[in-house]
Amino acid sequence: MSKFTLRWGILATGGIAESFSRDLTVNPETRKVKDIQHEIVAAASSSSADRAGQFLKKVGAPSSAKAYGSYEELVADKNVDIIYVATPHSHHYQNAMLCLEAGKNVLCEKAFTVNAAQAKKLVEKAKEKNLFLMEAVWTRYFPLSVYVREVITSGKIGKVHRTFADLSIGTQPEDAFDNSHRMVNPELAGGALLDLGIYALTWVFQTLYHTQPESARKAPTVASSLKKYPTGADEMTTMLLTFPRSEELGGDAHGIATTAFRVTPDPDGKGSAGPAIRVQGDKGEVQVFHPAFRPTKTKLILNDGTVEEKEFTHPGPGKGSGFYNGFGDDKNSEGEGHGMFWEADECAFAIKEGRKEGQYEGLQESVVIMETMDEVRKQNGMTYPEKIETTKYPTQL
Ligand SMILES: NC(=O)C1=CN([C@@H]2O[C@H](COP(=O)(O)OP(=O)(O)OC[C@H]3O[C@@H](n4cnc5c(N)ncnc54)[C@H](OP(=O)(O)O)[C@@H]3O)[C@@H](O)[C@H]2O)C=CC1
Ligand SMILES: O=C1OC[C@@H](O)[C@H](O)[C@H]1O
Repeated sequence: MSKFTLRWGILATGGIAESFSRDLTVNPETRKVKDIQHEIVAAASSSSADRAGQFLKKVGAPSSAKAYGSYEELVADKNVDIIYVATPHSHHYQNAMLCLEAGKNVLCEKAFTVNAAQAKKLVEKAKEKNLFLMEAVWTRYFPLSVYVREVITSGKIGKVHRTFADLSIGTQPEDAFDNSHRMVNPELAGGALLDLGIYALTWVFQTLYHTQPESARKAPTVASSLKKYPTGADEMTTMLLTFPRSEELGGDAHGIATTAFRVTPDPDGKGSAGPAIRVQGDKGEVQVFHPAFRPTKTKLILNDGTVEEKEFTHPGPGKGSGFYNGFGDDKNSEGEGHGMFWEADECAFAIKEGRKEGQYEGLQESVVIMETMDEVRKQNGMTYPEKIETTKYPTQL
């Protein structure tokens, strides 16, 4: 049987573009995926075609892959089926719209956009053009996340009432980032909330919202506190979300999502401080260990005394770029991929089957999460420059 090949164009050549592209070169059979495969057919850099060419060599793309010196040239390439948008959050709206306008399917890095209004416009455009669009929340597609959601939907831990989720990175921002770095620079929609908090929210939403029957999913109310960094972006944010639910489904559920630069839920790097995520039901809880974006360990603890620990691997032949933490600390782990291939596989299966969104986080859920972050920013007076908040397309950034 011939395999379905999804032909990728990579938009931008930074850190995550490299990790993702390396994962595309990992044979899907190493993760027991047989019917689809990925091919990198082009990459574009806004700096130069030369940079795009070097990038393609570095990630092991086929020698036939085209190198472009502008994003406009990439979206015009007829051999490209889908574009992976890997620019800073500030640029996602403009770049994803460029792809959709040109008739390309899109996988767009998190945070999807700067605000919900931009996300809604992208969704409208994808619908109008009948294109696939997905926010690249890779964590949702991990076998570990599938397992945790199954623990919940199977009723193993009973009715779920509360989730705690933390993605904090235990780094001194003054040492790690200069003020122009995308992690702290408001011009690039920097700050802990959009970059890291989105993972804490991912765990709260995928356990308290996504696991509910679709008709019962209701947007949460939000209370929050945010601490600003001198650049005006946030360095620590905590959110208390209340998900309205019928009594039959257990009544209201609480999600506590938190993120910070300076502290970490894993100070010794060995998990001694306990889990970063706790999903609590009336028959027990399932725990997930740091880091929330790429966890590999879970622990199920039931009221009847059952304790089950599980380890998850990210299989690959040693080509993966390992633990990319978004600011240059790239520990290459032999025998492992990074784990971004599962979201890529989802894109291939969806396009093969004619689906227009991801199955583990649809566009409506991405929009609700953006609305949640909008509300947190509004409650705490955190705004970004108008040119990156606008829905006006095109806008020169
Ligand atoms: N899923 C995950 O695990 C991770 C996701 N991310 C997400 O990926 C996105 C990119 O992050 P990361 O790869 O770390 O960022 P980098 O700074 O390493 O790369 C961003 C790339 O975007 C392009 N770019 C275009 N305009 C600008 C601009 N004005 N300033 C900076 N870069 C620009 C550049 O590529 P070029 O010159 O080739 O055009 C640049 O190399 C973010 O949205 C982030 O949230 C980041 C880390 C991990
Ligand atoms: O998506 C991400 O995951 C890992 C983080 O350290 C990084 O900053 C972020 O962008």
